[in-house]
Amino acid sequence: MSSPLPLLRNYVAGEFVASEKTFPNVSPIDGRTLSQVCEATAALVDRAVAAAKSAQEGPWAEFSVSQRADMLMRIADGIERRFEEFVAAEVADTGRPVQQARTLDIARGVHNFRTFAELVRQSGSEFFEMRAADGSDVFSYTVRKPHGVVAIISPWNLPMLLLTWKVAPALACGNSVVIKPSEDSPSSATLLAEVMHEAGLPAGVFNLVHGFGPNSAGEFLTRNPDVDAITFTGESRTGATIMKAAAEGVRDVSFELGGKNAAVVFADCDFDAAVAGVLRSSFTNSGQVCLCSERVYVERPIYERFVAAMKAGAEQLKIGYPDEDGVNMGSLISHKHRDKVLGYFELARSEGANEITGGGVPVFGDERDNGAYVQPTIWTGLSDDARCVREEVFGPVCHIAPFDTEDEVIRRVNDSAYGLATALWTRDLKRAHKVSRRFHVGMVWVNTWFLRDLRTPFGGARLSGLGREGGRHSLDFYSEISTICVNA
Ligand SMILES: NC(=O)c1ccc[n+]([C@@H]2O[C@H](COP(=O)([O-])OP(=O)(O)OC[C@H]3O[C@@H](n4cnc5c(N)ncnc54)[C@H](O)[C@@H]3O)[C@@H](O)[C@H]2O)c1
Ligand SMILES: N/C(=C\C=C\C=O)C(=O)O
Repeated sequence: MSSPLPLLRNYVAGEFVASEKTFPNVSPIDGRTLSQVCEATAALVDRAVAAAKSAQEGPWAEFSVSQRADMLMRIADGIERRFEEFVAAEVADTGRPVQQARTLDIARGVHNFRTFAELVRQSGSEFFEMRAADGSDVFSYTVRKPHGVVAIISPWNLPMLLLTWKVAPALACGNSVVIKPSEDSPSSATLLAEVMHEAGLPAGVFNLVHGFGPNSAGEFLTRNPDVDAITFTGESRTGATIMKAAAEGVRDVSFELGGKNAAVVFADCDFDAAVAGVLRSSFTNSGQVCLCSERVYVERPIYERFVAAMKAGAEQLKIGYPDEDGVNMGSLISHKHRDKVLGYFELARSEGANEITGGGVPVFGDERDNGAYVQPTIWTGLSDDARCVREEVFGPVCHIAPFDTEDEVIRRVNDSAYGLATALWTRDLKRAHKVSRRFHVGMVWVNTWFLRDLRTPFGGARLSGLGREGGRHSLDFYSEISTICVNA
């Protein structure tokens, strides 16, 4: 008799709450059911929002900025104490290499809380002096207050990193939160609720509801009129849907959405560094990072050499179990997502792509053949109008095209409905500064990729997002700022 599967519960008003209706959490490594997840009903979502709202009138409202910062440090310590449990949870849900979960996902979870603890502790406010017409002195200053209840809806690609990237500043600014993690990655969010409970966060300040989007916990949450602000990370079309829901009641929104990012490689680059960098930016997390490069433009003199080096690099990637020595690529998140990515592999062939490497599914000859693995794939030869060069695949794939001039490559990079990130490889830093500011994107990395200073604004242009988070931009989004003017 097999032991019952773990049950991942909701967390509402300081208690773990099961639901009658559950859904399976399926391993993308081998297709096994890992746990059953409690799907929150509309009534339970309403209870979570009500608990968050009343927590605004409770002990949490008495916390000073420094006490809130101390609480965030306790939460960071709590995650660190259970670090390996978080790693195991993230790896089980997503199939990613253990090493990545350790050094990126969970490490950033701890770092996010510590960063916003210090940012809020050091954050001052603004003060202005002026003289009125009657000669009296006028002092104006600002105060930051919480919005109240913040809904946080997060995706499955970097579950812990992206959830804590929002929870930390929201709590730092004194809000209560109701989080709705992706149905495809429920485990680390559930562990985070346990850490919040252990840290002694007052009941109702942090709430977790599991479920899906439309006609499930996600939609119930965004339509609840007592939600004061919504921060969402996910697909652009989902963002548009949520924006409509947020518009009823005119709530603040912050969106981190899709991308079709470019890497631009000039002939004067450090060639080996550029190859290693573009392999990282194309295949990290099996290409399931919103910042990944799915479009690569290479200056013509080094184009053939670069394609050959990328092919060799992609074919050296070790795809396998998360804990295998030297593994650098795991599965995709789900069979459903793998079918989407394989659909683009098929579409590329019909659009006339040269398939330099990959384009299919690795055969392991074991239980992993029941998982959601695909081969790292490189295309060339497609036109800029091809769907595979314009639409986000969100898998381990890139298209490499040659270019001849700066103006040409800038025009082609900007010819996109998205505007999230660009990675630029050149030794000529004068050119780097000049070219970087001409890309219509939220972020440009020069001779690196996904290197993050959390004090900087993060976000996208066009379909890639709305607003900026990071550093004081997060404190601004998660606060209601009042100006107080005193006629002395
Ligand atoms: N810009 C960024 O920083 C960033 C970061 C990570 C992922 N992304 C994007 O996210 C996408 C992949 O993530 P995904 O597949 O989880 O995205 P998704 O939009 O399908 O889902 C994201 C979250 O929204 C919820 N949701 C879906 N429909 C909803 C609705 N109508 N109302 C309320 N909630 C709803 C889902 O349950 C999930 O929790 C990619 O497009 C990627 O580019 C962007
Ligand atoms: N928001 C961040 C990363 C987003 C990654 C997208 O998949 C971050 O590094 O803070």
